[in-house]
Amino acid sequence: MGSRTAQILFPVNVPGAFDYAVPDPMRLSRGEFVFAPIGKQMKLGVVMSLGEAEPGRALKEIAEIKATRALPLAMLDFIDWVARYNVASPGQVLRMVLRSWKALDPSPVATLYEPTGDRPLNLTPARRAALSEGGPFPARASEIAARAGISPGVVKGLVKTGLMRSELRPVDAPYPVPNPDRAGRDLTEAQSVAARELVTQVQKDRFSVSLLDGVTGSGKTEVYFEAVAEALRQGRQVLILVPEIALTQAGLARFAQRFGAEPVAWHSSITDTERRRGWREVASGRAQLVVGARSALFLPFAKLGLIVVDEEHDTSFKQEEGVIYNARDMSVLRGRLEDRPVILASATPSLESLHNAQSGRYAHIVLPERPGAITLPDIDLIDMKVHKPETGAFLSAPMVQAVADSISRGEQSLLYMNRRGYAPLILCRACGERLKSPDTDSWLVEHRATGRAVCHLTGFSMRMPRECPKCGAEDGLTSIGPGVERIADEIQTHFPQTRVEILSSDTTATPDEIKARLGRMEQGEIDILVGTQMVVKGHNFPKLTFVGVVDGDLLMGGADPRAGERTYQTLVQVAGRAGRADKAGEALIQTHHPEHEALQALVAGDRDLFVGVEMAMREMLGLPPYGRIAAVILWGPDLKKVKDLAKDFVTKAPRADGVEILGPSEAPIARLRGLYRQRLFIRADPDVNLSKYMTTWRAKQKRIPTKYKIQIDIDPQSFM
Ligand SMILES: Nc1ncnc2c1ncn2[C@@H]1O[C@H](COP(=O)(O)OP(=O)(O)OP(=O)(O)O)[C@@H](O)[C@H]1O
Ligand SMILES: [Zn+2]
Repeated sequence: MGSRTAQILFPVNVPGAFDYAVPDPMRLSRGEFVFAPIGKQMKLGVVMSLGEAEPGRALKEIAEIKATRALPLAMLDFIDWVARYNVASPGQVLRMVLRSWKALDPSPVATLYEPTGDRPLNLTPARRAALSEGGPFPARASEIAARAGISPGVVKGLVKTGLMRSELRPVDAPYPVPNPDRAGRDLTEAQSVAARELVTQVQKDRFSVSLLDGVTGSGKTEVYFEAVAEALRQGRQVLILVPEIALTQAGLARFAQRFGAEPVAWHSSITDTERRRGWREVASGRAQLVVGARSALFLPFAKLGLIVVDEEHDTSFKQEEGVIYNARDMSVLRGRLEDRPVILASATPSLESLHNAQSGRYAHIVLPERPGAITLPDIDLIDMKVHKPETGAFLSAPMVQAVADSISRGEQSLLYMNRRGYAPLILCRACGERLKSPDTDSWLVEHRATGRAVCHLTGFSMRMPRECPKCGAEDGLTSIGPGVERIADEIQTHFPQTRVEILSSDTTATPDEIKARLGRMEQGEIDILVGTQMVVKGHNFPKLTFVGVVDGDLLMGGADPRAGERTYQTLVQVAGRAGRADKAGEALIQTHHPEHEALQALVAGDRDLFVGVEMAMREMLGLPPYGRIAAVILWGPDLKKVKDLAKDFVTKAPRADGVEILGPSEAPIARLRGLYRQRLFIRADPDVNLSKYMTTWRAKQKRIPTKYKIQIDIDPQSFM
């Protein structure tokens, strides 16, 4: 037998795994973590595969196996596939998997305290506080002390008197076990049918995709809970992906209520401690229920049973930096590799998913109405060419009247305006200068609440200047167009006595403030909520009956072939917040283009009409789902050199039938943080393996100057 080798992948951005010799008598398996020399360093990597050494080839040796749980084999395949599909390096994908090195080691231990249960009558106030307010137990003395407002010495004193005991224990506690057999809501007949179909898919114990296609407020969550329960009963783990914004306390509380246990919540802003705890518990198979944003898809589940992607149409499932991937599509891939079912849920499914459902690749499960007597809101258009607001105002008379009506009924209104801040443009009346972000093609946005001018692209901000930075004219700067703050001001002047609040993902609003605002809205303590995209997602406000869309045209146009689809989805979702409880809802949309097909379909409540027209257009143009698309973005500090690089890159495109290349051309954001940007658009017939094509193409561009970058985006969602 020849000597053995192992292919080790390190979590770094290099093209692939490296070969190492396996020293005798080391025994290795795929998925194990090992230390191996790379340059002068010893680095931790993963064994992707094993093989026989070619004679005469000198290889460095693996130094040591790390004593920890190996990555599951399906996870290794997943890393490979994600890298290949998205034309990324597998090392970069591995880095997304290994979000916490500490998770590879057992939980740290600490001396934890808990009451013994004895409770004598004559306690000092400090001791009583420690026992009654120091929990949840077991906890560190310092934690108990902080919660009870006492000194840690008191806790230790309680141990001496036998009222508390202490023990060396793991700090990262296991998660509570969800109970699938707690009763959910009583389902309607239509809901039960849908739930049974999903449960059957779970029982089949193999890969399938189901599209749960139900109108807003139809109870999709309640329905997929039944499938979740079934997978939990099988003793397997469940992953539920939701848009980051839906991971609020209220959103998570629904899972806790249904299954009697807090799920693992996984998103970008969890603490390092929660990250290592979550990762370790998921890897061990002990944590059964995970609710997370897109990155949760890269957790190393030991026995995955089901993946649910809620609001599957949502653009936040697409990651636009580092490894560019779409978590919805990668969920389907992961389901296939694990051979387990996937559920995609939405009131406004993407055309890709609808196409897959219509062609029979996905099971199509439809909920056509809301439960009980609750109806979908009526939707009407306001033609802004007819109902012109006064100069400097943005709300038409019918819109203001509808808000007035809702106030007089004691109900709530929501005004949707997808622009943060006060005004999207700051202009100098003296010289015409527009305030721009430094080194970036983006206007600064006035935020009146904080008195700052902010770049929404880079986060740059400065104090709102008094004089024009170009000509020096004083008080010449004027704000053009509306943002949420301005709309809130305008509606407040119409109704000075009402409680108006703004909900937007602002740099100034902390997650706690946002949660508090959502809570006030739910409790009916706000009369009019003015909000951005943030208000669209999955919220339930029982007293909300009127929804007004300030600018129904904002989402249309531009280079994005899905602009019509997005407009339609957003408007259906926004309108769908109205009338979800016992009162009927109404929505009004201000527009300059009432004849637009997306708006007409919306008013008619005829999704099939919209989908039919849109699908026919996509088919004619060979766009998804009738073709594949990709984008290339070339970045660099010198305009001419970026252009040259782009031209050179285009000449290297492999010849292939059914592939069209458009560009290069200047990107809509032509400069970002000092780097110039050029774009290419690639369209291919459905039978072309576009990932493979792009990989071959990219490999032909051997050399690119340092500080220059070629970024490949498979199935782009952003066209900026
Ligand atoms: N059978 C039922 N009986 C009573 N209430 C129900 C029933 N089904 C759903 N509901 C309630 O209706 C509301 C909407 O349900 P849910 O959030 O599951 O809908 P959804 O389809 O996910 O909505 P959306 O897509 O608009 O976010 C919730 O408050 C839910 O508790
Ligand atoms: Zn000026």
